[in-house]
Amino acid sequence: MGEQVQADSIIVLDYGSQYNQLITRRIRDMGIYSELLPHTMSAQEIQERAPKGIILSGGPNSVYDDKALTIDPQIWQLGIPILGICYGMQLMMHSLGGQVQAAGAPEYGRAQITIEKTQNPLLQALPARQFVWMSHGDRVTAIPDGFETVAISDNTPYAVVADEQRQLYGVQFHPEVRNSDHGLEMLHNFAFQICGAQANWSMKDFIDEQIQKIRAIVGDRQVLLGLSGGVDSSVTGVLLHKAIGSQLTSIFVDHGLLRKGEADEVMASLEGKFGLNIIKVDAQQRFLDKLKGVSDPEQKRKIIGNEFIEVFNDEAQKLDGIDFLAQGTLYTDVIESGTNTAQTIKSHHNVGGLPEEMHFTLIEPLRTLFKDEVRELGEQMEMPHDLVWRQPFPGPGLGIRVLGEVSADKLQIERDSDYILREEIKKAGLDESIWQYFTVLPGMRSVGVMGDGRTYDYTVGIRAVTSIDGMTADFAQIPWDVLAQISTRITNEVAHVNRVVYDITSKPPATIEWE
Ligand SMILES: Nc1ncnc2c1ncn2[C@@H]1O[C@H](COP(=O)(O)OP(=O)(O)OP(=O)(O)O)[C@@H](O)[C@H]1O
Ligand SMILES: O=c1[nH]c(=O)c2[nH+]cn([C@@H]3O[C@H](COP(=O)(O)O)[C@@H](O)[C@H]3O)c2[nH]1
Ligand SMILES: NC(=O)CC[C@H](N)C(=O)O
Ligand SMILES: [Mg+2]
Repeated sequence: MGEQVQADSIIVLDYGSQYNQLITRRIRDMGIYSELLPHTMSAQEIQERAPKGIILSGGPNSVYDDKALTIDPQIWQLGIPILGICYGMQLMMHSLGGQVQAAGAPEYGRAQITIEKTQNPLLQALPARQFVWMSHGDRVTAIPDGFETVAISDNTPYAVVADEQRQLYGVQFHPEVRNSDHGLEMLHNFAFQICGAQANWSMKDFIDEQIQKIRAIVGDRQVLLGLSGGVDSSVTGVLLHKAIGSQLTSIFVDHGLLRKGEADEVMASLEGKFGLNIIKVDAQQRFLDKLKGVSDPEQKRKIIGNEFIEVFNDEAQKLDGIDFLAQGTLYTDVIESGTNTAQTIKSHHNVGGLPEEMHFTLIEPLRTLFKDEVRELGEQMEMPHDLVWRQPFPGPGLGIRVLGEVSADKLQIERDSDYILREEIKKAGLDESIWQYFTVLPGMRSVGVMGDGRTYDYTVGIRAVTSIDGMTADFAQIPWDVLAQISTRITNEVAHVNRVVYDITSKPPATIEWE
């Protein structure tokens, strides 16, 4: 192989923030390689990687807790620029001789900062007063020798601190979230001005690195891929095919929880394409049997996750000698399923819903990425536009859109109403601007009047959101006339529905799916 030029990198040490991968992707978006690493990395291990800079993430701990996550103090001496964010800043202050205490009042949300040292490289050329996003209950009350205050806020005299000599910087707020007006520029200043990194990494490098990695792990063995027809598993499939060619077999499971027409459409769009060899498994009855009598969402998710693996096991046995299971798992699935430090919001079937014991070793090349990065990857690999921009559809499918216990009758109502919604959204030309749109069947009934007769029938909910990465979302502002048409068609064409409602909540506080 020819000489390899190593891309510049900035590493992020993980202290458990919900936003930690958001930091890495902001850096990657600037064309600098970034990855999240455990906070237990030693100074020596870091030095071996030779990053241009280090970012310490936020986290739920307080530095003075018994179990607070710490840092190898040698890291301060490496001479590599360091940016501490929230907990990361507090840790820097605490560890170098400053002081951190519980603040009188916690501060969550927007806050205004005032820059006192406008020449500081981190905040250079940024407005003297600006809004940032805070989320903390502790605050710095004294800074170590060598540090100075760069910006203040009403709540803290130490909103931004710096020791330019040692290249150590701390911010109490979260520059990585979009709600911090100039946060991205601060990260940009840190990466380019302070760390002197160069933008010499791209998604293309990600593809090449993953291909090398997959080859090294798999060798001449066989891989089974869970292929749903969605963006994530299709991109995973194309990547795997590039890496290991015919050692890959894809399994598409029809679990009876797919949308109207979906099984045929998926097979038509993928079979024989991109060199993929696909086996379609009809597993409708097994999933429905397992879900009988179960109404708790988490339990349903786990049953579905387990049953997927059972199906993969059965297929693997028929094929003989399969060691690996590949899935199109993304970072959203991982963080929402809960990690050592992050809470479980919902168990995604492919992560939190997996059985405790599995015969397979998992291969998940997209595990650190967000949906919009995966789409970029798909475009890089010249996959068809419609596939790359297909709206996400969760693995547990209609199983989590029929709320409570799932039955064949309810699935029929859900399927038919969802089909009408999809048709009308497409007809109105909104299918590319709305990130995800579907109906839900809450299982509640209400009174209606149809043809002068009383009805007591189901309500269908419409959920439609705009989003970039699925981590946060807004309800989509569908024009009234389109909503009216959808409502009329659903009540007229779907038996046992006499009411249609529109979900007008964002995420947070709601989530995109109802279960
Ligand atoms: N019906 C299915 N058959 C086989 N594997 C599936 C199925 N549904 C989901 N999976 C597996 O679970 C993973 C996670 O599902 P998820 O819905 O997040 O991704 P996707 O379907 O690939 O993409 P999208 O988010 O666009 O729907 C998939 O990438 C795939 O590996
Ligand atoms: O493959 C998946 N398995 C799951 O178990 C799962 N749960 C939610 N989703 C999808 O993830 C995104 C965020 O969803 P929520 O806001 O509902 O948590 C949305 O796009 C959801 O459709 C899932 N995808
Ligand atoms: N978001 C954070 O990093 C919070 C840090 C710390 N737990 C605090 O409450 O101040
Ligand atoms: Mg899917």
